[in-house]
Amino acid sequence: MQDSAFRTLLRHARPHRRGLVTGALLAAAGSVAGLAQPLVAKSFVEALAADAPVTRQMLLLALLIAGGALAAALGMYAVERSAESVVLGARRRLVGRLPRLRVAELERRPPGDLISRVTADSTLLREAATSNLVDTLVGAVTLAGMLGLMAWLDGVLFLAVLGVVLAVGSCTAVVMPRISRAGQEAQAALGELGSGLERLLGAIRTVKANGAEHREIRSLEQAADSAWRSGVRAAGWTAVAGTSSGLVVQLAFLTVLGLGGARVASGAMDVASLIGFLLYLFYLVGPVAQLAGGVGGLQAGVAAVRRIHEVLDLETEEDAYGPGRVPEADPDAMGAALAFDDVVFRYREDGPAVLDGASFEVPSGGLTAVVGPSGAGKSTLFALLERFYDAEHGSIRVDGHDVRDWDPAELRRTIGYVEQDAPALAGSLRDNLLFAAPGATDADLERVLHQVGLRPLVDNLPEGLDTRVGHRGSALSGGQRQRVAIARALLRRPRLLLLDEATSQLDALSEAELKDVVSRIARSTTVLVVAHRLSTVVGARRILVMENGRVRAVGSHSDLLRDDSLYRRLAATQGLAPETGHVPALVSRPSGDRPHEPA
Ligand SMILES: Nc1ncnc2c1ncn2[C@@H]1O[C@H](COP(=O)(O)OP(=O)(O)OP(=O)(O)O)[C@@H](O)[C@H]1O
Repeated sequence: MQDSAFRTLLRHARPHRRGLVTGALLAAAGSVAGLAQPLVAKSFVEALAADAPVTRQMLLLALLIAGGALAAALGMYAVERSAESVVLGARRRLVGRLPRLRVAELERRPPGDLISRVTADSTLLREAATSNLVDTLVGAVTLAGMLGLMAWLDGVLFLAVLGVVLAVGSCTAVVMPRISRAGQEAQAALGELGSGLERLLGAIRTVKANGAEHREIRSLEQAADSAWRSGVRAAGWTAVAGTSSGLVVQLAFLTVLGLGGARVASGAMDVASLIGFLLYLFYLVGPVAQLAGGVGGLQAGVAAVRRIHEVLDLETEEDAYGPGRVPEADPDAMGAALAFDDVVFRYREDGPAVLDGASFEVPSGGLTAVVGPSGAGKSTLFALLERFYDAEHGSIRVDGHDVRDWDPAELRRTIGYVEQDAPALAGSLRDNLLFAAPGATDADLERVLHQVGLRPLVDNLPEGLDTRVGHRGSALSGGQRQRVAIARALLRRPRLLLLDEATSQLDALSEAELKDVVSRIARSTTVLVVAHRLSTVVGARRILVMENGRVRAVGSHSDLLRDDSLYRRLAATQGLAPETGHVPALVSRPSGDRPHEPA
């Protein structure tokens, strides 16, 4: 795992290797220019002393200072640019993948944690995939070179030094995974902090109304504390690893002094070789510290890369579903037909069957309503039609083709879907309407605004369609949000319109108006409405009664009042006077829409 995470980290750096190598070479050129300066300065002083011309030395010195500074600056810029590019690459891959993941995968993870992977974890790649990587490689190569030279100078002393390096190195190897683990825990705690914040800010009114601020603050503090604890643990292990680099050189010095002194005394080695060996040891400090720092930094990067790839490695809808087909629509049909055949579905493999043999057919065109007790599985029918999930058994057909054979994008283009909560997105009213159909014309916009009765609202807004609707549409009322959602769905000119509780937040007058709208739409499109209020659907051509994940009865309002006990109970609780079959005037059928026949 450690190994493959490291290889993955390298994969992030690979596309930017040119920038990294250029940066490293420029930095090296800057150092060489710095090293050459004392030599030129020496020659400058010598020339002055000899009363000789110094123009050449001055020019050379100026060139070395300016050129060295420029090379160092460019080198730093190239490495930093590559570092930013590594972060950009990871973020682009994450944001390019997240919206394409399957709904079930996304629902399994708190949004705050996903956000933290895109923002915080990707930042950790910055140093790891660039400077830490360069330090590790340069440190390792230099160390190997120096050890080689030492072996050439004196084999016995070399073996002693190698023993010390390996002993301390293996202790450090034990510490490194702990740094990585602590880093991963710190990042996970940050993810929890993000999720907590998202929960708090997403429901700030509920939190305040329930006086839960202090409890929420405590749980956020716990996540912050947990990140701190893991961070401190990582710092502790990093300090141990860092100290080991000093330790390796000190121990090696003592060993070489003792053993080398003895070898010189016995005549097995001359003093010059011992001095040379000690000098190499002195220079060993740099590469060993560089290697230890680089490897320590890489551990934090490995932890981040693991968290990033936990998301990147998830299956997208394209991976899972494949391209699919684009079935030919029947040009004469008034909308898409659909059929559920013995569909079984559960949200979790070990959970209850939410749909348990659901079967029904809806022919092209007209209004079909789905009613039933809460939790019967009504909204789940829509989720499966949109292919947010796949059924475990049975088939779901749209226009005669199994939804699993459809190209998912084409399937969703065919369907207009208004969710239960009808969320609006932050932005202007126009952005919200054009969200699903960016190419819609002003005339299209006008048409749907009139259709859903939003024109008067827009006329009263100071900035009209350019009015901002706030986070999740908080500047709109619940009913207005629903109308916006319906208008948005209609702009796509769907062949199948799914309205989930579409009128639950409307007042009686608006509800009656919208009922007219829906009836009109149902003349040219198949419309499926999930409704709690039977008053909104008594005029539907057919009503499906759902209970415990099955469709238990199908018929018109009057058929069902006569034949289905559950429907009768639902109707009775809503004052639809089943004994008399009386329907209140407010919910009378829109003119021209006859319940039993195609409109
Ligand atoms: N995303 C989900 N993950 C897990 N379980 C879910 C999910 N969505 C719904 N359920 C469960 O599936 C069952 C059916 O839910 P569904 O929303 O389809 O019912 P419904 O008939 O539309 O109810 P309501 O009328 O209250 O909206 C419920 O028990 C619900 O808890």
